[in-house]
Amino acid sequence: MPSLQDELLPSTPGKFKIDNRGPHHRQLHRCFASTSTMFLWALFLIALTASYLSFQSFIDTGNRFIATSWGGIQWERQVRNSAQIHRSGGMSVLVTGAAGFVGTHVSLALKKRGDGVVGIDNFNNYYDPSLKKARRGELQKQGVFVVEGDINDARLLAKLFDVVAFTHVMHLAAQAGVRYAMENPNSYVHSNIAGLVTLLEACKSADPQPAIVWASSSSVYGLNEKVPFSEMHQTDQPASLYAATKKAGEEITHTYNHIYGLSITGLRFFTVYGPWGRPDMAYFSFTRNILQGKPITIYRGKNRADLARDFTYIDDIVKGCIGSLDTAGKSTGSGGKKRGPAPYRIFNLGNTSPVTVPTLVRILERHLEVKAKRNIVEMPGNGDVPFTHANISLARQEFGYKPTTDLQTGLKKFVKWYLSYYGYNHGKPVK
Ligand SMILES: O=C(O)[C@H]1O[C@H](OP(=O)(O)OP(=O)(O)OC[C@H]2O[C@@H](n3ccc(=O)[nH]c3=O)[C@H](O)[C@@H]2O)[C@H](O)[C@@H](O)[C@H]1O
Repeated sequence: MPSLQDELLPSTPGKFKIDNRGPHHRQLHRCFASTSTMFLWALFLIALTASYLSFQSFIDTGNRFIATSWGGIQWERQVRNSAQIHRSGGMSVLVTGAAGFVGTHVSLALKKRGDGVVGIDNFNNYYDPSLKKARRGELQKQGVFVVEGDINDARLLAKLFDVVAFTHVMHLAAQAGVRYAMENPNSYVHSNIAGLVTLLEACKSADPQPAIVWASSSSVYGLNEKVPFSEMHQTDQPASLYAATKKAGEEITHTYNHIYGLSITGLRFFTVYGPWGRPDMAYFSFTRNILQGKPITIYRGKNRADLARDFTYIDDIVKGCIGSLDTAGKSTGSGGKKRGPAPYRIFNLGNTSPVTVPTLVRILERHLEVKAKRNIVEMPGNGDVPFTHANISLARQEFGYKPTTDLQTGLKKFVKWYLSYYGYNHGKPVK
């Protein structure tokens, strides 16, 4: 049976010695014991804080290291050189998503005619980054410097505007792909919403403010059934999260135009294809599978209707981008304040002649001289729309946009590039 004394004392054997020297002594001992416990606890907390702080500083150092992947005298020199204008009346353009498909082609075209171009790209792995690096190689050869960084990095953007007074921003960085939005919705919010706002904030604060031309998408027409799609049509029924983020981008850019006087041009691209294209797109992945002898999946719409797209060749899109840059009026704000109204424009950049997906496959078969193994399935509810068809009269009127490459000719050029880049590994794994 434990004595009362035992009950009054802590039960852990060995922790405290039983003290029989009277209550006063016991109290003192207890007081001393709790002080030493507190002391031990204090020591423990100090050690914990110290290790936390040193861990923080390790992380900070890491961040500093990441941050220093840009910046410095040499880096600034490269940025300045790349931005240098070599023609009278030329522009200096910051191209976001410069190592992307459209970004590379637009950057090269601008550089070729003597404009200054600086690229920025985060080289993410949505598709094979080695293709992006190869595109960067092409850009480097022509003197276009591509900064490796994310448009969500406000400090990097501020630095770029600090180093160069860009006259224009060609904003092409985005999370593309209609169906991938179901797999990774956050990536669309990160790039197409948060990234866009970070970029607009940087442009708003820049002095002088640049004019902005950016990539919206034909997908904003969503479930619209009036054809051909006109900029006057309503675009409030997106069929995918991708489309919804592009539509949101149109609204967001409108507010920056309205509040801060930024000159904005949104381009609704219609299924752009061509050399150096995106491996996630149908024409590209079909080519790879056909060459490897693998089956391709062809979606079919309601009542067995073929899906159709207004496939638009990259060179036509580049002309549309440059036409937009050339005709973009100036931004009017400074110091983050609007000084007057600035242009807000939206244009369709399509081809005006939709082609069905089975026809696309037949053209590829002809160019590749290989028969495709077709797997025809009902279009899953994955954000796809049954058809797209652009009315381009607004772009034609504004800057003479006139696409000249039909799908047959454009795919021939794509296949030629594909075979030269990946090789003709007939039936075998291709890079
Ligand atoms: O204009 C745009 O704004 C968008 O264009 C592009 O989207 P889409 O028009 O959907 O092109 P893409 O994927 O090549 O599918 C083409 C067709 O093949 C069908 N398709 C596709 C894949 C497949 O395995 N099978 C199939 O039948 C498919 O159902 C479709 O009918 C860009 O990817 C997008 O980022 C955005 O820029």
